Amino acid sequence: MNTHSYPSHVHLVEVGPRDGLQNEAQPLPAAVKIELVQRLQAAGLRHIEVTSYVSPKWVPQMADKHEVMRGIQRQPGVCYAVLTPNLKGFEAALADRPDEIVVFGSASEAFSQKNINCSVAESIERFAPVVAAARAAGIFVRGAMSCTVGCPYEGEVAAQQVGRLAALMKGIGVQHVGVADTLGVGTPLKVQRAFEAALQHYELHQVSGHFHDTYGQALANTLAALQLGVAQFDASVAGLGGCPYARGASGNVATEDLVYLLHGMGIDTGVDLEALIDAGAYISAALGRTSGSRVARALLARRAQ
Ligand SMILES: CC(C)(COP(=O)([O-])OP(=O)([O-])OC[C@H]1O[C@@H](n2cnc3c(N)ncnc32)[C@H](O)[C@@H]1OP(=O)([O-])[O-])[C@@H](O)C(=O)NCCC(=O)NCCSC(=O)C[C@@](C)(O)CC(=O)[O-]
Repeated sequence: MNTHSYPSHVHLVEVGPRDGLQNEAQPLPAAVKIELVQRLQAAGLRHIEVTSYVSPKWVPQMADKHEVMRGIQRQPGVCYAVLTPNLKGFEAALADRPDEIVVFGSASEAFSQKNINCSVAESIERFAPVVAAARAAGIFVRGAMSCTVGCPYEGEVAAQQVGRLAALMKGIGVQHVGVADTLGVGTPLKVQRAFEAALQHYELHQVSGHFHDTYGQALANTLAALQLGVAQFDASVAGLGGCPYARGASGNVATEDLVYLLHGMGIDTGVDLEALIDAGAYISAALGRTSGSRVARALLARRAQ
């Protein structure tokens, strides 16, 4: 007997062009990134994290941010999101007219230091003027909360640390928070506890999940979040991704795998799975590797028969 009532629609945030490509050793031309975004939006994705306005010394893979943002043929109804860690990043992003900016903090102190070179409290001080400026400009502000179940430097992360960060984000006007399992070490009940901590400060429609699949738990963790009523998730086409400051973590849950799960449960996403598989095949070929999506591999093998 099914005792859970699942949402009828899930909103997907495609993070492949940003999270997916920020960790690639081999530089990809901006034209390939632009083509990827075009293919993702053609597949029905309505929310795409395109790039980051971070220091090119820290993340050289995102140095072509202006070229990529300016090269996309925008479709009405698609939200183009970008990461902005500080005012310098936000001001640089403004010229490229993002629909949403993402400030990114960490539930663990050590990861905050490694990733953005400041403590959690200092990060909030940096984000506050960014949030105020974005909201004044009518740009939606999402907050990514890294390391909500585990940290590469500190190990297990307590739910209270997630609650603390969510409260700080709420306090400066962040409108939505993403509960991220940066390392991909989480399991369903731990993930639910992290969400419950975030939900003490945000409403259900203001939280989303971001799961890396290092230990193969991302779909199970998605199901656990769905059972709490969470209806927005990040995913990365072909399972690309990883954070340069979370060594050993694999890519995000593959968008193809997530769409297959959701459609199989009767949950609408608005995404055309076949077109998404083609977008995944395109970027996998550009990177010279097999897709990290099991669903894509299975469906491509079936097509080839
Ligand atoms: C945050 C900073 C910039 C602080 O870096 P910092 O070195 O502490 O910054 P600073 O203010 O001392 O400035 C130092 C230099 O950086 C420049 N600078 C300063 N800010 C910017 C900027 N915005 N854009 C471009 N340049 C910038 C600044 O102008 C200066 O240049 P210099 O005078 O030496 O030539 C740095 O640590 C950084 O860029 N970190 C990148 C972190 C990152 O992109 N991580 C990956 C994304 S987060 C993620 O993947 C996790 C997520 C979201 O997916 C969820 C999850 O899974 O957990």
